[in-house]
Amino acid sequence: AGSAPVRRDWKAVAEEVRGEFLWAWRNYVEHALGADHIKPISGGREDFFVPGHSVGLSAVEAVDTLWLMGADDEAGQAVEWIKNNLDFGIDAPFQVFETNIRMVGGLAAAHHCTGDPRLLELAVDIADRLLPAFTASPTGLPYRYVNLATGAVSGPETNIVEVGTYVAEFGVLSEWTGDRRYFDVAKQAMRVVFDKRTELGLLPHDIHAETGEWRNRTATVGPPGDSYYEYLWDGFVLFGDEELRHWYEVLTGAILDHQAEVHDGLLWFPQVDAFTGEVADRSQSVLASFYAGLLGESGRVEQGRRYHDAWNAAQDRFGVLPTSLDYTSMSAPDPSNALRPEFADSALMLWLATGDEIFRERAHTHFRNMVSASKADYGFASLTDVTAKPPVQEDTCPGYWWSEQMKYYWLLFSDTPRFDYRRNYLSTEANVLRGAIR
Ligand SMILES: O=C1NC[C@H](CO)[C@@H](O)[C@@H]1O
Ligand SMILES: [Ca+2]
Repeated sequence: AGSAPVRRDWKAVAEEVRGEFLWAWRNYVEHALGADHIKPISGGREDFFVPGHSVGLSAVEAVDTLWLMGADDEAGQAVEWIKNNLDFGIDAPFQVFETNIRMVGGLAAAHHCTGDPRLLELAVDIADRLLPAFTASPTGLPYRYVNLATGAVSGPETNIVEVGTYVAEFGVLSEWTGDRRYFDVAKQAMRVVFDKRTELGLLPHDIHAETGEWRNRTATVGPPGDSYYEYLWDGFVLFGDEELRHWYEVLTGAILDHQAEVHDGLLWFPQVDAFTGEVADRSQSVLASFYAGLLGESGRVEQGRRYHDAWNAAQDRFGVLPTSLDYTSMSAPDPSNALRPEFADSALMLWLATGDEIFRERAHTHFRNMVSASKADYGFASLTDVTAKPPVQEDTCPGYWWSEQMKYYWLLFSDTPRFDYRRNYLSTEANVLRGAIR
């Protein structure tokens, strides 16, 4: 008989995840509190949005993760810093998409978990400063940048991710405040994109906010296409919006008809020409691996499982997934990895959808390999070359590390009583906007 499946002590693994996270948090507090990023090799500080204007990004991203881990003192430290220091009256252009998923989402999740009303006020404050990007646009497609102090907008050359990834964060603000403006501008931008789909039902990814014209021909489930599709489904899950679900079903049907390809028995999603369906290129961004989870949670479990199987073959090959993969040769055109969380994201989504232990095992490997490759003196480091022995570290830790993979591992392994495993919602930045149990 084959060997019995490993009955792993998941709670012990969860405690390791928590231990690593709190170790990293204590280093951030000691060396870089208030900085957007800690520099994990040197212990230095780094700005993310605008040089010279850190807004405490890593602290904002960490609050809900700390809270879900039951680390109430540490969550209190983060909230204390935010309430005493965070001020968005900054005379500089901020990227609307990144500010939304990280700051609006992070503050909204912190409010959802802790109940602190000041955190909701701050989420509304920053969302109000982003609104001019939508209202100043002749098409309703938001500009890429807005000056948080003056409301001046810039950057009409945009893409479907940066015009279409707002409805989750903006929608809960509308739900929690009663002000429909946020949901309405977020959904309207998604409608404009959907109405421009090609005859094949596919979407190119680059678009002009002032003319509404497509600026490229290829369609992708990776960046900058990915979270547009994700948020169509999410708008249905969160708010029961049947129109968003219809748009999701139409586009997903076209993607599965035209963008799916089996190579060496593995399912991949190459970039294709949105007007002809012709395969344009077979590289896969590691960010596209989130799509396995989206397929799984939206009723396409078989395809989701098969796409995760493909990425798991790549994880078996590389240990830590490279930023981009050429699946025809299983080579890494870009061997870096900026601590990308998507493989763990889809492992959690597929585990929630199927209960299949294989997804916990895969996320466990992802965690182990991240610790062995990225742990540095003061935190966890991005990598410039996952194929080197040992991998080459870079002196930076992205804000999403504090919100994403460590939370995915914790939720997968801990069975925490602070999370409703049946009715919940995590944003594309893993911000918990539904399902916190206080
Ligand atoms: O949606 C996103 N895209 C890029 C980051 C993670 O790779 C993160 O900000 C988020 O998950
Ligand atoms: Ca994401």
